Formats: sequence, structure tokens, C-alpha cells
Amino acid sequence: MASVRNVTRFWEWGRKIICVGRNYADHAKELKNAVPTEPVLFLKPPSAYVKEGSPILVPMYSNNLHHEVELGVVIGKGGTAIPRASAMDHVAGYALCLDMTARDIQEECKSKGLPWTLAKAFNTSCPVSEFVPKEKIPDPGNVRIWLKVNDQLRQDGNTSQMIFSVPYLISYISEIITLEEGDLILTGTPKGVSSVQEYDELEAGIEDIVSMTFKVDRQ
Ligand SMILES: O=C([O-])CC(=O)C(=O)O
Ligand SMILES: [Mg+2]
Repeated sequence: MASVRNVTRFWEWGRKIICVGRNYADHAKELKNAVPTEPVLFLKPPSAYVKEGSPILVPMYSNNLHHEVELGVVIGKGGTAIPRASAMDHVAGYALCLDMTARDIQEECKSKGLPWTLAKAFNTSCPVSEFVPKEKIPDPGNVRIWLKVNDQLRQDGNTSQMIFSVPYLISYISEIITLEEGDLILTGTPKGVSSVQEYDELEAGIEDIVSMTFKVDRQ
């Protein structure tokens, strides 16, 4: 019998991971980047997914792996050029996500004008929580997201600080890249990004709605 795919296991679908960068002014400033007037987009491949129970691996070529805690939006209904007014009808739910970033490599890419693939798209660069049904987050524009490293709070932001809202992002992205069921949008990180090392333990959450824990290991 053909298996019925369930979007609550979106990480198994092999669909796109579309990431928004510099969507919080305080994070853009901490990395000395200009606050954008249009969303900054990049992609991760589905091979970047990692679930609790498996470690986050530091790529062999990096000595400065950073955590970025982000609200993830799981697409439930695809579309192209989705109007902002109906954008939320395309959301199935949410996930807590980490946009793991080889910051040293990203800086090198930036200075050479090269794409960020090596810095952002490596295996295990997208740890994700369990699926969070849409009803559990009535307003994705007002939830607290936080991250601790070895029990120390490093990031503590609220999605109300986003420059571009979830409906705006869905509409903007879908003009350029058709969204499909099972796609994931990472909506950017608030300030407080910092290095992680082998053996560190990362714990992150969306308020007390969902939390997750990951260990860091060397490749
Ligand atoms: O690497 C960066 O700082 C851009 C980014 O992903 C973010 O702001 O979430
Ligand atoms: Mg990010």
C-alpha cells in the first residue's frame, strides 16, 4: 500500500529549506551588517536536517560554528505569488530550528563575494524540533524564542522584533520560489549568536510550547 506522507514529519519529505537572514535589526547590527530593506534569502538542502538524538557536527573546515535560534514555518499548502492576506492559510504549523553557521567561512565568503553554501548548508546545519501544530502559536509575530549553551542563556528574543512578518515572507518568497507542502521557512535569528564547541549542549525553545536539546560533536 502506498504510504501516506504526513507533514508533521516534514523533515522526511526532502523539500526545500528557505532561510531568511538579517530579519532582526539587533542581530544585523551585532554582525555589523546593514539592516535590510528587502528580505535576504538563502537555501539549505534537506540533507541539513538533524533531529534530537543525533549530534550537530562541526564541519572539518570550520573553527567557529555559531548557533542561530529561529522560528521555522512549515508549509501545508503550496503556491506561487501567494497574497499576503491569505498567506497564513498556507501554514501547517511551526518548528523550532537552528541555523547552524560556520561564521569564519561565512566571513571569508562575504569578503570574497562568494555564496554562503559552505557556511550554511553542510550536513546537520539545520537541527529541528518536533512539529508544532498551527493552533499552538496563534500569533507567530509574538512568541519568545530562546537558546542556552551548557545551561547559560545566550539568545532570548521575541518574533515581534522581526523586520518582515511571517505573512510578508510567505508572499515575498512565493513570488520567487514556488512553495510546496513540506517546505520549511527559517525566519531569521535575534541577537546573541555565539560559538559552540565539541561536547557543548544546546537547549532551545519556543516559550514553553516546545523545546529541544542537541549535543555538538566533531565531524
Ligand atoms: O548569518 C546571518 O547572520 C544571517 C542569518 O542567517 C540570520 O540573520 O538569521
Ligand atoms: Mg539565520
